Amino acid sequence: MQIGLLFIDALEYSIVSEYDTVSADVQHEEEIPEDHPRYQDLITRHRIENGVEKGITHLQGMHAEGRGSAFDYLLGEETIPSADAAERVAAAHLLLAEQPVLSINGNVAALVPGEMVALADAVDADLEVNLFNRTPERIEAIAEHLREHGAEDVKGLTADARIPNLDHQRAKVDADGIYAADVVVVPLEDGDRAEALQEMEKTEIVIDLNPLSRSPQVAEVPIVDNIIRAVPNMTVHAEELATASEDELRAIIEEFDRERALEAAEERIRNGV
Ligand SMILES: Nc1ncnc2c1ncn2[C@@H]1O[C@H](COP(=O)(O)OP(=O)(O)OP(=O)(O)O)[C@@H](O)[C@H]1O
Ligand SMILES: CC(C)(COP(=O)(O)O)[C@@H](O)C(=O)O
Ligand code: BAL
Repeated sequence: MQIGLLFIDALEYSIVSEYDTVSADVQHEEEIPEDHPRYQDLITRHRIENGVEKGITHLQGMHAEGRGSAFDYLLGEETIPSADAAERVAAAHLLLAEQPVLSINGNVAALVPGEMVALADAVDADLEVNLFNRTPERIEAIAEHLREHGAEDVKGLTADARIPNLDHQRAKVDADGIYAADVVVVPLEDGDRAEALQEMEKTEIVIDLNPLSRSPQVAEVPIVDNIIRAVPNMTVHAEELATASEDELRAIIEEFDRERALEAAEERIRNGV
């Protein structure tokens, strides 16, 4: 009996110690040497791990991150020219929009909270938390995390409207947010909501490293790039285009060929060119 208890104590101690070690690692992202060849990928993994620890990111977010990371490796871990062009087109859409909304899930909140706030400021968009694995605790934790990064108003907590033809938690949206939006940025998620939003005739900007995923396949503007690079670059483009006329913005949108952008990303991944 005594030995059994000692064993349990030891086991508990080892679990706690291991957890502490993990926490210590996660809290010291700056300890990763900047000249490490996989620096950005290591930082990204740490942010997701940290997000899980804080109750912001779902554990399944790690799987999504792993998938993204594999595609990014094949893309050369850089913003390819077609993605840069798509990010400029996305900025033009957001500047022309009457009611643009940036959708935030647990991975997005962990990876680019301040960058999403900066993009929202640059194009006068709302931020809305929208989750596949929706719980009140995660919604609130993500909203608070965004507020800590400078967001004044975070939507998604009211959830008083539903996206038609979508049979899961991501259908829950705010009536004055995603439901009413004309342009929605949809990063890192499965294609079913992208399809449902398209049926609502919204302009969709999807950020996803896998050009074969359903969401970029249905998006008006598919951005095949790591969100860590894509969002700050969209903000740079938005700031550069802030004084452009409506005609100039429309011309940028008109020139964009979504099929070619998807093909260019696939070509880079398959053949490295
Ligand atoms: N940092 C990142 N930046 C951009 N995209 C990412 C990042 N991390 C993960 N992703 C992408 O996010 C997506 C995660 O969503 P999920 O796994 O649900 O998509 P999926 O099953 O491929 O969806 P579907 O094919 O239905 O669109 C993956 O396509 C993955 O490549
Ligand atoms: C894990 C996630 C990428 C996001 O999940 P959440 O933060 O709950 O919207 C999900 O869409 C998935 O692919 O499984
Ligand atoms: N990939 C399954 C969760 C989602 O719809 O995003």
